[in-house]
Amino acid sequence: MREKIIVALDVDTQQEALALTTALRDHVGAFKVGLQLYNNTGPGIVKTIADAGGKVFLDLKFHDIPNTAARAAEAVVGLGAFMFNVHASGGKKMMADTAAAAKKRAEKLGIPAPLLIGVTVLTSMSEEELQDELGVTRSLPEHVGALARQCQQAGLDGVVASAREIPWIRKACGEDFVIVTPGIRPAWAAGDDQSRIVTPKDALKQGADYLVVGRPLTKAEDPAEAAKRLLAEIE
Ligand SMILES: O=C(O)c1cc(=O)[nH]c(=O)n1[C@@H]1O[C@H](COP(=O)(O)O)[C@@H](O)[C@H]1O
Repeated sequence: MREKIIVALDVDTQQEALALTTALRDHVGAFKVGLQLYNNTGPGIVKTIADAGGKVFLDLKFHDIPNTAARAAEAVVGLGAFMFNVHASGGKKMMADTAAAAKKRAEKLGIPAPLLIGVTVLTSMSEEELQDELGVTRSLPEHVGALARQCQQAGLDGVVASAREIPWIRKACGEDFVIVTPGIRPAWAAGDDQSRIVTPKDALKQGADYLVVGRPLTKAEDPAEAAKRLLAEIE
């Protein structure tokens, strides 16, 4: 089970990130480098975490015109992450061009291509916000299912969504499609700015492939103890 846990290293410095990697690497499967850590420390942080014994999901959520996203993806491939992501709302062409560029660059480098995952609807967003602010008229789970289908048609390996939407994603994309679920909150943790939260146990019951967990572990007084507590709930 622990292989399915990805810890979000949302901290400012390499020192803090390495301290968390060292404390948690025996309890979890991978670490997520996102916009906060990446922009504070630079691309070298991926190798630094990998050298410290952590597989890296590079979460930069590309959302741009197809050419820009594809060229950025080429640069990511050599960094050594096992997974990276784009926003599904960037459109099918952006996703397809990005996937193709990443695969081509990986072939050229003679390394396996990282998994490419599409962010559907951020887990911080409610159905009300999606409909009132973004003008989406279908229900949130239907929207996630439709975006997931587009990700699959564009050649992506999976999606990021709340575990609440897994049945819609499985219906649209089948079993052989990676589902990464942030917004994970054990009953004992605060919800923070997340909206569509799910407990680790329920996310796994729904069939999530990966659980992204940040603050419930990284802000805990003893992150390793918090990880053990979370694992005890799911193993
Ligand atoms: O792509 C992501 O990883 C992501 C997508 C999403 O819809 N929601 C979401 O929370 N995330 C990321 O998952 C992590 C969740 O962190 P916590 O809320 O602290 O557990 C953060 O690093 C977010 O950037």
